[in-house]
Amino acid sequence: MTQDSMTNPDSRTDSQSTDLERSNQTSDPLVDSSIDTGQSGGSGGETRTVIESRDLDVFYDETQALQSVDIEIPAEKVTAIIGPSGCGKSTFLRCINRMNDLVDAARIEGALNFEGKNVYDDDVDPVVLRRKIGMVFQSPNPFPKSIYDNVAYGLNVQGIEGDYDAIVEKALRRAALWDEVKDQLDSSGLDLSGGQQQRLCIARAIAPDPDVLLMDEPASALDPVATSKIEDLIEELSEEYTVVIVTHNMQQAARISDKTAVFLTGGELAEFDNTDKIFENPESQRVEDYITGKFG
Ligand SMILES: Nc1ncnc2c1ncn2[C@@H]1O[C@H](COP(=O)(O)OP(=O)(O)OP(=O)(O)O)[C@@H](O)[C@H]1O
Repeated sequence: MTQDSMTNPDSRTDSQSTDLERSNQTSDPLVDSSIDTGQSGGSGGETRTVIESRDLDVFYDETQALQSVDIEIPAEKVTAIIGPSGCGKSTFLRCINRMNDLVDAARIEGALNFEGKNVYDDDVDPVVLRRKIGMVFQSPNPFPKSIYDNVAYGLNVQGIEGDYDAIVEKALRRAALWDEVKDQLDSSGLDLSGGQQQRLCIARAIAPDPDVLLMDEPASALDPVATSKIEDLIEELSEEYTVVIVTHNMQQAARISDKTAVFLTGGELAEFDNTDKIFENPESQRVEDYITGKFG
């Protein structure tokens, strides 16, 4: 179950947007620096954990969506989250950048650490957090604005200063869209194809230069050619960003991810391992049954 209309920042109301902007203006620079390590890469080729959950439980009122989830997500890799419908994949993704804050019924217990800092600590500003942890949603959702303004939007909201022309070009290049749109930056983002729109949304997410990209089924609304481009792009992006992707498509998870987390019904993390291991020789029978299509 997804709630894009409820939790997608791009579909938020003016009053929500204003709140976020106000929050940004009053954010404590100490809190800002507390989650800014100034580095997104590991050292010496070692795998560095960038996101870690400890005993994470999530409830929507009385319904438990995640149960005691312990996970360590490595930097600059692609981690796929798979599992049957309703097992809590989107819920987990939305805990990472506190998108669940926007859901009144949601209650979180346990720890969700980003760069060693619990993102649910009182002194963490969600706006600062979301600058470091960007998000791309299931349906391409450009604003009814120009291609240029779509990419520059996050910079404005976050109060980021700099050479916007250069930042927009860099983001569009990183999103593998520049060559296709460089002569029509003033055209509406809505005039692009679905696949181009999704790459535009990826450009918008990376323009503020986050460390992590969360992707909630980013290719599920696209045709096979556009999907293939997005998959290639995700692999390229993982050289620079930590990518966490929710997908229903097991072949896609197998193709593009380094690590795979399998959630099962009830919000339990059944297995988390290298993707090859999960698909070739999973530890648990339940995971094997899910992978081989016996349920799901
Ligand atoms: N805003 C909400 N209010 C109440 N219950 C919710 C809300 N969002 C999710 N849930 C419930 O939490 C559980 C996990 O939902 P979630 O969307 O995280 O699962 P999912 O694995 O991403 O599902 P799908 O693959 O179908 O998108 C489900 O039982 C769902 O009904």
